Amino acid sequence: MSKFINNLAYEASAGSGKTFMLVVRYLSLLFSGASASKILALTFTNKAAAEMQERVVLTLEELESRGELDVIVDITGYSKEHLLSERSKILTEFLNSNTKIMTIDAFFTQILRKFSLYASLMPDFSTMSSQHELKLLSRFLKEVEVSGKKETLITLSLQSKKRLSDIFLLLDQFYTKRQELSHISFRKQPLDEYEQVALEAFLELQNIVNSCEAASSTALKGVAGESFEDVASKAWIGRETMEYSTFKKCFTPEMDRHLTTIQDAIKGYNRAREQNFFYSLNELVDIYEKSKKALYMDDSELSFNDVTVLVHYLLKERIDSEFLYFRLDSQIEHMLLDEFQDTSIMQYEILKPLINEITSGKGVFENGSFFFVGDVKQSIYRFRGGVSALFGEVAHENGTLTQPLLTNYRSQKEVIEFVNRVFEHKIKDYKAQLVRPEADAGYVEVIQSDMLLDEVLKQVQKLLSLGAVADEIAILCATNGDGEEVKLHLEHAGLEVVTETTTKLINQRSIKAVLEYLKYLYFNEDIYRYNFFALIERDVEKIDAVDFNKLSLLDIVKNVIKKYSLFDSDANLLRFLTTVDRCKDIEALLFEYERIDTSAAASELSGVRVLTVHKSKGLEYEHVIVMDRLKKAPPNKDAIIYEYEGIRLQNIYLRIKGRDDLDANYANALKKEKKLVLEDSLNALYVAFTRARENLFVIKKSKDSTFDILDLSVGSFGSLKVEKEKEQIVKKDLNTLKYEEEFYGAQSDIVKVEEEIEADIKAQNFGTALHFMLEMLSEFSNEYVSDAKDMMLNKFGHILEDDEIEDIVSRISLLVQNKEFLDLSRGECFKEQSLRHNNNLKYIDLLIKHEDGIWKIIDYKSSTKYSEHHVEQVLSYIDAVEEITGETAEGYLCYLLKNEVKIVKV
Ligand SMILES: Nc1ncnc2c1ncn2[C@@H]1O[C@H](COP(=O)(O)OP(=O)(O)OP(=O)(O)O)[C@@H](O)[C@H]1O
Repeated sequence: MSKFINNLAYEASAGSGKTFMLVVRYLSLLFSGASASKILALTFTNKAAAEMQERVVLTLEELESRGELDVIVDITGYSKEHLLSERSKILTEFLNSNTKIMTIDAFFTQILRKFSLYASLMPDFSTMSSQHELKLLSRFLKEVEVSGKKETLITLSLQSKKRLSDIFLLLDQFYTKRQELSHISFRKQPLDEYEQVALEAFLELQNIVNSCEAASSTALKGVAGESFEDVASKAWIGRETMEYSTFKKCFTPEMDRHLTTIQDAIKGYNRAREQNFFYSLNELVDIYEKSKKALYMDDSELSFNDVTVLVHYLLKERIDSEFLYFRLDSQIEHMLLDEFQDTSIMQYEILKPLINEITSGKGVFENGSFFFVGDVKQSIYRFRGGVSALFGEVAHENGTLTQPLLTNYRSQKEVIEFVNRVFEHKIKDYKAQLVRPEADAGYVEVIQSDMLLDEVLKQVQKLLSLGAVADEIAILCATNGDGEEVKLHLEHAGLEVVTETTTKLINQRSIKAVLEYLKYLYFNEDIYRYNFFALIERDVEKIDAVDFNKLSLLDIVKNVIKKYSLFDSDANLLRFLTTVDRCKDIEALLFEYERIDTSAAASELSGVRVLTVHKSKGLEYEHVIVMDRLKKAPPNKDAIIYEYEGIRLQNIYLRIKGRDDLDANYANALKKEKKLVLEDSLNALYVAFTRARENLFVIKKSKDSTFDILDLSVGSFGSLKVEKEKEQIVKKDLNTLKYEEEFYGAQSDIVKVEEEIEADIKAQNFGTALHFMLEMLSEFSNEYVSDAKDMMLNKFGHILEDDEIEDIVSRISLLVQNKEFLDLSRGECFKEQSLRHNNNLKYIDLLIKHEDGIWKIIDYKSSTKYSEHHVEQVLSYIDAVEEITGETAEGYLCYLLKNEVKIVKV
């Protein structure tokens, strides 16, 4: 019987299986007959969207051995056998359908495209994570000048003691929150009245003290001064009474009356100043918005923030939501939301009508479903407009059943218990997580050191020496800057490091190949065609022209992947497809691809991971080192304090030093904000600590430590062990292959690069033809050489020079006479044998089941140029063959050189 709950949320701690359940939910829907194109699954980052897509595929591929299977059985009520028999059909359908697993930003972009004309935009606009900042700045400054608001800008900058770039941030915040602020209005107010009142009362006070004979010098100094600024800076301003030590001897009740007058005047003055500030800011936001619009009309390029603001505006002002969802709803019946705690109010308001429709269960939504997961403890995007209170509100509003997930499936006992102990009394309503019985190990160590970088290196080296795999060690730091320093430090010690930049999608080989292919289609320059085939390691062929007006960019890319069988479980290509989908046309892709910030699939990279805590959300690693800040944290200097009541923006305040002494409302807002800032820091540390599966190291400084709020004491729990990894995944070492990528340099660079590539292409063709002829050789004997030569000429004759042909034939003739080789090949021979191993497809030039019972693997090479790489390659073949056959295998590199055959045992 099906246990599927239509309207369900999981509010659960880190590692308790929220993402797991999201995938289970998605698959349960597919198995229950929902079409993938009607399931909208929204995540926050491209990475998360890509990973979810990959997890769906991987789970289906390996369903019989996956933990998800039992849960799907439980939820759908289908038997295991049924699910397994359906799985390949479901997988095929999934891969061929227009799936809607995407970021919330991508979803809003789709909406905006449909209604772009309502926003006076062309539907083919493109999106980037941020607009061209410099362009925007210069446009804005021009507009400010034209509209005569330069003074306003300068005053604003002076008043808030902010630089232009900071004012720009404020403008952007205000622009984003405009709708939320619409119930608050600002009035311009004169300040001098308040100044005068305060000054008069101050002078009275001064008189009293000055004429008091018993006044001490401190008392006299305490009332010295003649300007409003002097008054406002007095230390006693915030006191309840003047009757305290300094003025005690002169005190009269009249003094307190003056004090109250001064306090009220300064409070009024601050409020007036605040009003003026917001009034000016508002005026500038109009100009900011105008410049933004002008710019995105010109460039047809919007930031994600612009998209959200526009869609929100359209829904509020221009189109009713029924019409909007009428145009979308035929395609969406099920909604799944990940990391819900980070949804902003504006994002939720856009989704709300659709969620309401789905949960009401009417019309097309009769079979619809709604599902979201999140963890309020992991809400760390308050600064971006995420309000954690939203989680409860939404569940309440939509009558969603909210369930916890109590067991931690990620970490070992010591890690879970450490996290429980540390956060139990720090995070409100913290519920200790349960440990699953088999997770009875783990290690946690809190280390104090003021040589943070050295300590990190030491721990990494210790883990590596115990046999840890570098890819499974993550160093989490506070800022990108700290990350860069860690990277340099580790690299200096000879370690391989993966950071955000190395993980850029466009730096991956398969993506480079597709880009070269597209460049060829676009520029029609042969060099790109040669590059493409070199990168995919195939012989050069003709590429048919494509009509860009008839085929979408996405289809062109899909076609090339299919035609040349590039997919081969390459998670990067899946990611690339999502990225391509966001580009409006080929120009947008080819000329702007350097700005694409999608990251590559982690599984395709190798090295110690260094990343910020914020970037680590949702990820997990065997070993985690959480490092203190290298520098002292800067104090919070946000000029504006936003005060929320639940999910409603109640009020905003201008931060003014000392204002909390005089203004209770402001003091209250400040207190609330401080609490939120503290919560943010706690949450960030919670995220960091919960990334570890086995071993967790916390490295703290002796002073000004980020970890001070946790009251950690130095010590260790459990015993440090490194589980021997079953086997390292052998990767095609894509990054070590030399490849020139810079085609947009100076003219002379281009010529140089072309020459180099030409040489490489020649070598490549030569090698391919040689391999082909070897493959065509029916037996390793002289009499078959001539037939094989003919076949090779049919295929490669047109691209080879005569001397190259002669060279190939002569090398092969030498081989078939080589005694060592002939001895090795005695047995059953399999040529160009393909093996699928650890999700990698491998081609073995020659695999022999030798007469002596041992598998011999032979890899032909025409030069010794990349020999280190060759050895690695053959080692990975040996592993694969041994694992698959369960028998012993040996590997050989067979160099077919110009005048000799050299055989090297690996
Ligand atoms: N029911 C389950 N059975 C087996 N393994 C599970 C189960 N639930 C989760 N896992 C595994 O536990 C780990 C943590 O799960 P997952 O990433 O889904 O947690 P999460 O709640 O999303 O965590 P976070 O909030 O930190 O992102 C994953 O490796 C996942 O495969």
